[in-house]
Amino acid sequence: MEHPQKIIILDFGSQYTQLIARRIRESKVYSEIHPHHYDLNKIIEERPKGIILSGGPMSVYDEDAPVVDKKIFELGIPILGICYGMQLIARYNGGNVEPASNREYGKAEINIIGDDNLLKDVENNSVVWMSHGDYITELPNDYKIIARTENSPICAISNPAKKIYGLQFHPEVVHSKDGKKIIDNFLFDLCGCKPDWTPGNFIENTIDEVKKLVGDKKAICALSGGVDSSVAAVLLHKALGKNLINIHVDTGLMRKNESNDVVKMFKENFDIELVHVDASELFLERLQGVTDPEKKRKIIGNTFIEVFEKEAKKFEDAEFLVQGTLYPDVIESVSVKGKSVTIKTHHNVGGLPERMNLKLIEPFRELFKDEVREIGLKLGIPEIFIKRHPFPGPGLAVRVLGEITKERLDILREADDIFIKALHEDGIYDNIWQAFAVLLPVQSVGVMGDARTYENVLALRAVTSTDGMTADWYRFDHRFLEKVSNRIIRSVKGINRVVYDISSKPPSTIEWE
Ligand SMILES: Nc1ncnc2c1ncn2[C@@H]1O[C@H](COP(=O)(O)OP(=O)(O)OP(=O)(O)O)[C@@H](O)[C@H]1O
Ligand SMILES: O=c1[nH]c(=O)c2[nH+]cn([C@@H]3O[C@H](COP(=O)(O)O)[C@@H](O)[C@H]3O)c2[nH]1
Ligand SMILES: NC(=O)CC[C@H](N)C(=O)O
Ligand SMILES: [Mg+2]
Repeated sequence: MEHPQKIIILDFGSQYTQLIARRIRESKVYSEIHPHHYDLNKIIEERPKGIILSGGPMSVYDEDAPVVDKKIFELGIPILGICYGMQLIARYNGGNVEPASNREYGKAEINIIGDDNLLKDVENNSVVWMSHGDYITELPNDYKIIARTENSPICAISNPAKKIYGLQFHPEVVHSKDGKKIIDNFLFDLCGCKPDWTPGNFIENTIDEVKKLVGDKKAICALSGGVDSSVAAVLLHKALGKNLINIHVDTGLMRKNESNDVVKMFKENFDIELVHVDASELFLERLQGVTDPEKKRKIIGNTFIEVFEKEAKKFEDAEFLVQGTLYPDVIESVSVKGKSVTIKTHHNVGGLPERMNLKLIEPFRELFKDEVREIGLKLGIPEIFIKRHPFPGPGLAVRVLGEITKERLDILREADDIFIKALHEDGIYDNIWQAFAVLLPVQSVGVMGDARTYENVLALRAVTSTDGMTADWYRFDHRFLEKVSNRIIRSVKGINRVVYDISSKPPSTIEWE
């Protein structure tokens, strides 16, 4: 694509590559992601204002590690290497990278050494987000250290003459407090970009494109009642009117009363066609005896499509399927441009069958949740839809760890309902990005009314996040945890112990499976 001013991001398979693009988009600068082996001649032709080398799961000293043409360092174009990208800069320019004895995940504080444009206005001891197991043991010639952390003596490097920079941490994730500032310093001070790119009107463009694509055929919209599909349904309704048929599937894996509430909420708020399909028996039958998380997701993805295809046959000319798939669903499920590893198969992406009769429309495939929320608000969708916590398509199937039975689902539904109601009661629901309960395949001994019990353990999870890519556990008041724990153990038969999950993402994920 022709563009006078752009940043090229070379992808080495990081989970965060699209986040880098997004941060740049927020600063109104145009950027493109390309695989790490993108032709050097094309880069020379396209004359980007700067190049970013992303992170990646491999180690630069691995035999089949993804590489970049070494001449890239001689083009005179400013370069920023992030994590794996910085380690590549070191290795290619005469430095050394080795496995660290202490892997570093999550928060660290940076100590800035000396002046440098890249870290201009960054507070000393500012929190940065780490995710690495290797570190630079020897600095290349002509490079200097511009920041260190307790575990990473070489945490940020620069070669000011060549305008080549490296960061061991991830400035693109929101948990790096001054990350945006660092990216802006790179864009504006070091690359000389101007903030003049606006992404156009997403809503209008999408309406036009969808009208052209669908013509006078019909589209089925998979409507969970969650944020993404609700916004997709309202947006596509503007394009297709009565030719959009929304289908909500009760998978039997929904939360307490969820399907009925969603259908009611939709009918009350929008003049939109909505079909409610109860497929709970089919889903539970298919999942019987399955314990492997990836198998569960694939079965659910396939069963969803089977249900949609069957419903679509009832409507003449229904040729398209609309889903509220977001970028994190895509990046965590499939390898997009570089070599990223599959973390989990999101039911609506990697979980889809290979042969599908319906053609997919996924308007938010490149966006993040908060961007979709903004579009939803612009479309005038009420806040009760927009502010809902995300709920994954596979639903409680990935929260009943191990085998799924109706009985275990019911235990979890009751406990989850108590937890979520308490969040509303205390007015803290909106401070949390996502909260839920998980039923563990573990039993523990308890004592109730002088008798021994041997029952299930339930874990509570609540996280803060803006995009689901990184997350931190929510700090509850102890009295709140006490209240919820007491209520659950007292009133939900089958649970005699409640624990609270205090893991961040990374290294954990938000869901347990
Ligand atoms: N019960 C369901 N009925 C119909 N479609 C569903 C159902 N569950 C999930 N889907 C489809 O799968 C997509 C992905 O699910 P996901 O949970 O990521 O998004 P969402 O439910 O729309 O929003 P949120 O993330 O806020 O829950 C949905 O956008 C929707 O198209
Ligand atoms: O629609 C979905 N289908 C899935 O298969 C799926 N798996 C995880 N999630 C949701 O994605 C966000 C990130 O979750 P993880 O940190 O567990 O990967 C969290 O919000 C999860 O709830 C899913 N959503
Ligand atoms: N996030 C990354 O880029 C990690 C780079 C490399 N795999 C390491 O562990 O250090
Ligand atoms: Mg959902």
